[in-house]
Amino acid sequence: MAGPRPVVLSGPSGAGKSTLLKMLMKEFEGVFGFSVSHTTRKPRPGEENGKDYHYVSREVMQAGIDKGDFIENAEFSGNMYGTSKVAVQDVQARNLICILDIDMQGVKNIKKTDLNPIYISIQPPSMDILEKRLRDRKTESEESLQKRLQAANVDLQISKEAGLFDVVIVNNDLEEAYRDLKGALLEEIQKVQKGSAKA
Ligand SMILES: Nc1ncnc2c1ncn2[C@@H]1O[C@H](COP(=O)(O)OP(=O)(O)OP(=O)(O)O)[C@@H](O)[C@H]1O
Ligand SMILES: Nc1nc2c(ncn2[C@@H]2O[C@H](COP(=O)(O)O)[C@@H](O)[C@H]2O)c(=O)[nH]1
Repeated sequence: MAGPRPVVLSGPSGAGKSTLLKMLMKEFEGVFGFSVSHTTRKPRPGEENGKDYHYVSREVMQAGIDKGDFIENAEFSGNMYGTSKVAVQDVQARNLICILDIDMQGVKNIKKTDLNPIYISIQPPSMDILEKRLRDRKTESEESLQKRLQAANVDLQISKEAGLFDVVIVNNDLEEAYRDLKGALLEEIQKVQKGSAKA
């Protein structure tokens, strides 16, 4: 029997993807599993290697890409990011809903695969609010912030393409956005919960 459908969460940097997915993983322990990406960016304070990302050098990442280890990869804001086949397989082997937090290039590339996820776009209420949230997060240099805002503009334009996303959630009020996200995933969540009740 096929396992639960994976979920792609995409949207501009700072839109609230990690915040929302952490809320999901906390409320639904044993239902979701995070696809741990590889990146060449440096860890932020509090981030853990192997949990938030696999932090690697450009050389190691490129070698993995050349070997065919990645389902998709992209260059974003001066760093490389990618989803390895193993990251997804690890979650699917446990019969969990695999969540991928990826940028727009990743969405386009996943569309060419047979992964068949639910595509969800998390969007900020406005560019001004996005900038404020990114600045308040205090994780980016001015250069990185500007690159991310530029990418956000492009991202928000592309995300209007008909059929690209199954669900679009505007993250204004966090609790409301979380309710919408849970609503969109209810059917898959119930499938996993019923499956584990039988086991
Ligand atoms: N609804 C909200 N209202 C106010 N602040 C929010 C809201 N949602 C998220 N934030 C805050 O905005 C900042 C950006 O959120 P988060 O890090 O989850 O974004 P992200 O989409 O995962 O970004 P990135 O793609 O860069 O990882 C965080 O500091 C978070 O606490
Ligand atoms: N295409 C991919 N994009 C990814 C992947 N992992 C994360 N991301 C996206 O990168 C930006 C920046 O992330 P940050 O942690 O440096 O703020 C964000 O939009 C993520 O969604 C990946 O494996 N592939």
